[in-house]
Amino acid sequence: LHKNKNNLEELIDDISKNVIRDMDEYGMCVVDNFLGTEKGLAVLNEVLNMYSAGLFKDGQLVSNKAGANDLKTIRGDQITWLDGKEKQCQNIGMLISQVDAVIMRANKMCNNGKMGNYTINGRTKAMVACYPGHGSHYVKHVDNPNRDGRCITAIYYLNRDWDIKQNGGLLRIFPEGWRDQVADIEPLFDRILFFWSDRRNPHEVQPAYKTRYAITLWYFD
Ligand SMILES: O=C(O)CNC(=O)c1n[nH]c2ccccc2c1=O
Ligand SMILES: [Fe+2]
Repeated sequence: LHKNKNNLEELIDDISKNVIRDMDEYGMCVVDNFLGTEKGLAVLNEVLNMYSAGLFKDGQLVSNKAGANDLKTIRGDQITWLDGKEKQCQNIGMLISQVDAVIMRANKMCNNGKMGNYTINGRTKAMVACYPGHGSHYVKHVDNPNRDGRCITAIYYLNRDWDIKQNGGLLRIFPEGWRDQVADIEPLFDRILFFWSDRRNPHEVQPAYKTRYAITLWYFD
């Protein structure tokens, strides 16, 4: 019996189908216009308010070889962790529940009830990250190199009018087995990216020259 799903369920089903297909085929999946402009802006405003309230921890210091000897240290990413139930964060909370809905639906939809042979059963809190520009970047790394349980990385981007040539901040993924092919993902507003968190997807954030915001969730199996 095909109950008439409402259009949100329809949308979640549609996105989940794409996620399953692309994760199986490429180990990653990009979805644009994830929340729609209005809700996306509501999430962005909450993040901007938190940032101006100074809630972000000082970014880790990374050395930046300005020259051979003079090591210039620059601020890397600045982060804060949220569970989305905090007051002033109800839109971030809504984003989190939408991502949960897609992941849980995808989990149910794929044939043996497992996406990539994982049975997702939890996730981290949301990590809100800001790259403050001036060349802040993140060196090539694997999110989960040593089986800490995280299997899917979900990154929601908040950057309006982002011009990759001027502003940098490209996410470059070096998928295992793609030889010298890379996946270049621009951190565009209302875009969400999913990828396997393990050694299949080494990636880097290239130097950003404008303040760059993203919200990351890691799903456990
Ligand atoms: O923003 C992006 O496009 C990708 N971002 C990352 O890969 C990334 N990965 N791992 C982290 C751990 C701690 C703090 C920030 C990060 C971080 O931005
Ligand atoms: Fe990462």
